[in-house]
Amino acid sequence: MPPLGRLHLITDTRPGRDPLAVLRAALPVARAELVVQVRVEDDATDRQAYELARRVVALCRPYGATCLVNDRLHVALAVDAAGGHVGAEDLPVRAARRVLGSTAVLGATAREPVSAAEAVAAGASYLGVGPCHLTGTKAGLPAPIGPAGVHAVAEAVEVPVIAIGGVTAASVPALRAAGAYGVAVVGALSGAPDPARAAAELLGALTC
Ligand SMILES: Cc1ncc(COP(=O)(O)OP(=O)(O)O)c(N)n1
Ligand SMILES: Cc1ncsc1CCOP(=O)(O)O
Ligand SMILES: [Mg+2]
Repeated sequence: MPPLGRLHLITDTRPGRDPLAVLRAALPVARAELVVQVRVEDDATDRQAYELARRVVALCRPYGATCLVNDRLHVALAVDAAGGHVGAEDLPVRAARRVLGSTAVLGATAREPVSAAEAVAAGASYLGVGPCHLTGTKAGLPAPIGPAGVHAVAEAVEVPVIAIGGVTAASVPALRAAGAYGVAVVGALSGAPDPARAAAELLGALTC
């Protein structure tokens, strides 16, 4: 299996956003370093999630980019995505691994070392760790853990740690120094006036 990409773009399907336009801008810049996580609003139908994921898989393929599906693992299987991402309200990691199979990419959300190690023991191949910083993108999140929280998790596991929550190119150096392998973003790309340029800045900070 190729190494996990370092720049994770989570689709923004809020009203007025155009996740496929953002993806088309980021793909030629980040190529195989791009992991696209298809994440739809909770009230989206499975059919809507499937149609978006199907398009994302097709767009990613020529660039060697990776497509994952958030929460809805049956959609991941249906579109032949590389894997999925689960958190506390989704299938348990061990069950998700059974659904996706032994070779799939499987991400799990973690905030602290104990649950992080449990998720890895249960079959997670990477961890999404955060929220690192304040974000307006998702409501109801606990307090940010900052680079120190990322460091605590990164010390406890041997899988890639992907920092999430309020991440910008400016915050990447501190997160990398804390042990993050990569970052996952919504707003830093979806809300950027020039998503291609924003992708280049994030990638530059991740790979320098
Ligand atoms: C890379 C990454 N990390 C964390 C999350 C959050 O997942 P979860 O806690 O299940 O919350 P939702 O995204 O499902 O609302 C993520 N999606 N990706
Ligand atoms: C889905 C999710 N889980 C924790 S923070 C977050 C949203 C991250 O969005 P942004 O990069 O805009 O802060
Ligand atoms: Mg989830």
